[in-house]
Amino acid sequence: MTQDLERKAKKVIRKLLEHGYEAYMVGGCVRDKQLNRPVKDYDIATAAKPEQVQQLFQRTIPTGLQHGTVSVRMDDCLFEVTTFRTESGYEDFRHPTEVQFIDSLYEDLRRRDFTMNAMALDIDGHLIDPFDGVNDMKKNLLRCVGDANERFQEDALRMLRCIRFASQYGLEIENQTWLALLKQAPLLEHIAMERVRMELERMIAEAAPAHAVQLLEGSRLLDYVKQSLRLADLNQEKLSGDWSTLNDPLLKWAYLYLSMGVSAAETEQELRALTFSKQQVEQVRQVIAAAHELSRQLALEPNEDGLQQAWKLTVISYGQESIVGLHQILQASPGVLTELGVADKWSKSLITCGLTWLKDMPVHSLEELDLGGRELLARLSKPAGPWVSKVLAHLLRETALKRLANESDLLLAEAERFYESIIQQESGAHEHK
Ligand SMILES: Nc1ccn([C@@H]2O[C@H](COP(=O)(O)OP(=O)(O)OP(=O)(O)O)[C@@H](O)[C@H]2O)c(=O)n1
Repeated sequence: MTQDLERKAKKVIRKLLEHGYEAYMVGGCVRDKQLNRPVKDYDIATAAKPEQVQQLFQRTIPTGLQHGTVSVRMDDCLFEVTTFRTESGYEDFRHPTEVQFIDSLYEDLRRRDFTMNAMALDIDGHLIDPFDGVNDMKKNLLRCVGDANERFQEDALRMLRCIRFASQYGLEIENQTWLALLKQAPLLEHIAMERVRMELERMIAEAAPAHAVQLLEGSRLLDYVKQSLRLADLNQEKLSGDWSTLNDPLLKWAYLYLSMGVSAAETEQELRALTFSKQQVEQVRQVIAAAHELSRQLALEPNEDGLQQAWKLTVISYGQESIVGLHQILQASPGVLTELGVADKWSKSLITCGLTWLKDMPVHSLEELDLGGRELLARLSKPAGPWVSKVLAHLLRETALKRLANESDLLLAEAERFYESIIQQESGAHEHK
């Protein structure tokens, strides 16, 4: 797949060369090839101006003409072809505020972020590495090209990229680069939260998120982003267990907020500020709300039976997906609920028995009840009202806890009894008034 992609990228380069324009593979693809890592996409830098690229290729998309980028479709693949450029002032590396096209590959590479990202490959596979990127990679060093202060001033997001690359590739940040990062950190306030989120998402999703957290904590970068974040308080020492093994990245996010004891509502607010999608926010929020519910229920009856009951009640309130997620988090980090007041011995029992208890439940949600709302209304022949959902919630609870069999006739009898008690309670409350 990668080879095929590379072959097509070379076709693009060859065509540019045939028409007299210098062209190279640049950026992440060169770095990843040197490291024998899979290459996701091949970016091409060329001396051809955007309109010349457009003339040369049949199928192009003007991705960012003013910044010199044209996407070229070669066979079934898209390649970003960018004219050599220098820039002053960046909103984004891809969207610098002022662009000056130039003739030299060297000048183009000179303005890139890190030495390992400032290399190029020509069509014959010769490496152009003017800033010693390969050497730095051999030494496991992440270093800015030239003056690190200038590189971070050009685009403050590069500071988060620095942490992301260091954790993703297991690199040490070179001293001058680190000092510049500490100095320029306040510039992060100019960066859109969406871009911040994209970097954080990648840091957390990667295999070594603990390293990223350690660097975030050490640099205090998150103190400076546009909106204040609880995430800035992440404390490495509190993150116990091997949470990097959680396979769903969103569970890693839930884990982080749980470990800080942040409420579901506050987490929701923060993830929204970070521009996560509604669906992502909801998935994380549910897991956190489930954990809080579990701890609240357990506090009412803090013994083995109470634990099992609390677990099952949490299932019916927050669904199986959330509880399975919570179970995975517990497995990865058994101490994660300490901030919520759940003692370690209960967490251990949940890790051992949680999934068995889940399987053991005859019903997990209203859909599994042998009596639906419509049937309940028809068979009780009472006028519809808020009592319907109260009765159904009661039936679900009783069947989930195995105090009632999931059979429609039995459910109906219990529904009738419970309905009467609601009515009595309501009329009692009425008389009281
Ligand atoms: N703020 C930025 C962003 C990007 N780049 C340059 O643009 C290249 C491509 O950027 P991007 O596609 O964002 O990242 P990759 O380096 O390809 O790595 P990854 O895909 O893993 O993010 C980088 O290698 C780097 O040379 C930069 O100098 N400064």
